[in-house]
Formats: sequence, C-alpha cells, structure tokens
Amino acid sequence: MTATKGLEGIVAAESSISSIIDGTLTYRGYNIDDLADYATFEEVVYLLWHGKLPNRDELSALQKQFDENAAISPAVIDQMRLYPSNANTMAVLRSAISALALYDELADDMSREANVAKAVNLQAKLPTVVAAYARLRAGKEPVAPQAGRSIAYNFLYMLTGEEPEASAVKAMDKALVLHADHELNASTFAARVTVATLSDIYSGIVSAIGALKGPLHGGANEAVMKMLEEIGSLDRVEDYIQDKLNRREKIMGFGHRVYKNGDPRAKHLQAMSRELGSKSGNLELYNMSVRIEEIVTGQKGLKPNVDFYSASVYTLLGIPRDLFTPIFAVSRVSGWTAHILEQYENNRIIRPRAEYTGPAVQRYVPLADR
Ligand SMILES: CC(=O)SCCNC(=O)CCNC(=O)[C@H](O)C(C)(C)COP(=O)(O)OP(=O)(O)OC[C@H]1O[C@@H](n2cnc3c(N)ncnc32)[C@H](O)[C@@H]1OP(=O)(O)O
Ligand SMILES: O=C([O-])CC(=O)C(=O)O
Repeated sequence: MTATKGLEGIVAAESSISSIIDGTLTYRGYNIDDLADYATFEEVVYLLWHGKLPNRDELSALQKQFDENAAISPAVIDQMRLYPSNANTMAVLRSAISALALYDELADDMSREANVAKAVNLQAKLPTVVAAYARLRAGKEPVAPQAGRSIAYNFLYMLTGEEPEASAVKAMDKALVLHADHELNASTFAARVTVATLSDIYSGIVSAIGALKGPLHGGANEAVMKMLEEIGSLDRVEDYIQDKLNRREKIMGFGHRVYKNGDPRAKHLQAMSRELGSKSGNLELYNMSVRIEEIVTGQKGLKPNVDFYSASVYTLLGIPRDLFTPIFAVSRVSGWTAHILEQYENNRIIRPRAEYTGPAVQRYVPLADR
C-alpha cells in the first residue's frame, strides 16, 4: 500500500452535482460563466439540490421556505450573546450551527423529506447567524430578515439594518453563485465523510465549517485581505511580494489543487472588484491585486483562485475581513447539503487505509522498567 499525499488525483466519490473538466466548472452541467452572469443564488441552490433549474412556481416555493426558516430562535441568539466579542467568526459559526441542531426536532430524522427540510433550514439560517453575531459583538441587536427578499439582500440588510444598494445586492448574489459548489473540495469531503457514518446533516455541516476555516481552503480569502492590509499601498506591492517569494512563503489566494491554468471563477471576481472599485472612486485595492497577480503569475506561474479577488470585493462592499470566510460558508452550505443528500442516497462508509510508517513490532516494557 502506497499513500498519495493529500489524496491528489484520487477519485473518492461519484457525484452528479458539479464537475471540473479541463478547467471548466459546471453545476449540474451548467457552465459557471452562464450561472454567474444570469442565475440568482436561489436558482443555483434549487439546481444543486434538485438537479434542474426551477420554474417560477418552484422558485417562489423555495423563497417561501427560506422566508419561513430564516429567523433563528431567541435561545440561539441568547447563546450567541455569551460568545466573546473577539471570538473567531468561523468558530462562532461552527458553534451556533451545532446549537441549531438542538432546537430542530427533525435533527436525527434520516428520511429524505426531513433531510431536505434541514437543508432548507440550514441555508436559510446561516446568513442570519453570521449577521446576528456581527451585530451582537458590536453591542447591537440582531436585525430580523425581510420576507420576500433574496439571501444576498437579506444578508447585507441584516448586517447594517439599512436597505442595501441594488448594485451591492447584485455583487453579493454573484459572489454567492460563484462559491456555491466545487466538486470534492476539502470541506465537502469532510461533510461527506461525516454523514457517511449515517450521522446527521448538522454534524456534516459542522465538520465542513471546521474544514473551510483553514487558510489553505476558505480561510484564504481573509488571509488575502490581511496581506493587502499589510502591504498598504500600490507602491509597496513589489517589495512585499518579492520578499515573500524569496523566502519561499505562500502567497494566499494563489494556486489550486485542481486548476493549473486558472480558476474560472477568479475572472468574475476580478471584474467585480474593478467595478466596485470604480464605483467607489478607489481602485487602490484592485490595482494592488492586479500587480500582485502580475508578479506571482509571472514568477511562479501560479494563478489566482476564487479567494484572491473576493477579498477586495467584500471589502469594497463594506464587509469586515473576518466575515469573509463565514460568507463563503453562507454560499457553500448549498453545495455541502446537496452533497450530503447525494451521499445518503447511495451511502457506504468512507474508510480508506493508511500506509504504516511507524516502528516495527515492539515488546511492551512495564512502567517500572522504563
Ligand atoms: C476555496 C479554496 O480552497 S481555493 C484555495 C485557497 N488556498 C489558498 O489560496 C492558499 C494558498 N495556496 C495553497 O496553499 C495551495 O496552492 C493549495 C492548498 C491551494 C493547493 O495545494 P497543493 O495542491 O498541495 O499545491 P501544489 O502541489 O500545486 O503546489 C505546487 C508547488 O507550488 C507551490 N505553491 C502552491 N501554492 C502556492 C502559493 N499560493 N504561493 C507560493 N507557492 C505556492 C507549492 O509550495 C509547491 O512548491 P514545491 O513544489 O516547491 O513544494
Ligand atoms: O476545490 C478546492 O479544492 C477548493 C476550492 O476551490 C473550493 O472549494 O471552491
């Protein structure tokens, strides 16, 4: 038995949800470029869960379900009041989602119907949880979501309590579409491993949130923003990046396990970063990002991934840095739940082998003789 480090190139599941073939990403066969340009996030969620785009009635029924499930119980809000105001926001999300399960009577009901209902509940509540914590830690009361509004609208609205601009809602919606699913990425794999033991959907999502938190995965969007903040201005990019490359340090937001010729989502986020920068009259973050890309791609051949330009996009939308990875989760919970439902449909426990590299057989030595 020979191990493959990081399971590179190993096909570990069959899935009909999303594909990456020759650098092209599709959700259920629809090219991400078309979905980014024309679909709403709600249409994409329906597509991921049900395998087809919704008609008007199906879309309104989904919207109604989101409206009915978006509010979080006062018990969960009261728990969140006790969280430290400087807690890691992904740890907050992980804890709050775990707590949600305690108040769901269907938590351990394994029927398909109950699991779809829980997927709706999770998708509806994740944005509410993230926005509620952002307000609570600032000493403000959570703002309830508005019925009949998109997840993108409500998320921005619940953060500030003010009606968001249409252009901001459009950008947020597109970012959610772009992050919704991505084949067998680390967090989705973690979710599938957890539920393949026939554990419940909440446990799967808590596992996924934990995996997304890391800076080699979803946490990279925050790390990119931290780097942009450290650099501070366009004229400092060259020295900073060159120094990092000389020290063989990683540049966050670059590279990918699967895409070697570029992540198809990055160009959409780059365009959004430029548009939002122009609109705000401040293109500094965009220009800095482009310069970083020129240097890193020029010297290392590494291309930006989905996390690179999303950092400037979210900042230009006025969102604090430590909400970037939770926003990734707000979108990706659609894909996680689709994969969990798919896993339950055709389940077998996921249990690979390890190549043993420890000592050969040893004789036990009693404690007194050691
Ligand atoms: C949503 C997402 O999860 S997208 C990914 C988000 N993560 C990041 O942006 C973090 C930075 N990037 C990375 O750490 C990696 O590129 C990963 C984790 C995304 C992929 O990891 P792997 O598939 O193991 O990387 P891969 O095998 O292609 O790396 C090849 C070489 O490029 C280097 N490399 C990869 N990414 C980077 C980077 N961002 N900066 C500098 N060097 C890099 C590796 O160190 C390796 O060098 P070596 O051969 O000298 O050891
Ligand atoms: O697929 C991956 O390894 C990481 C990624 O880009 C994602 O999850 O969107």
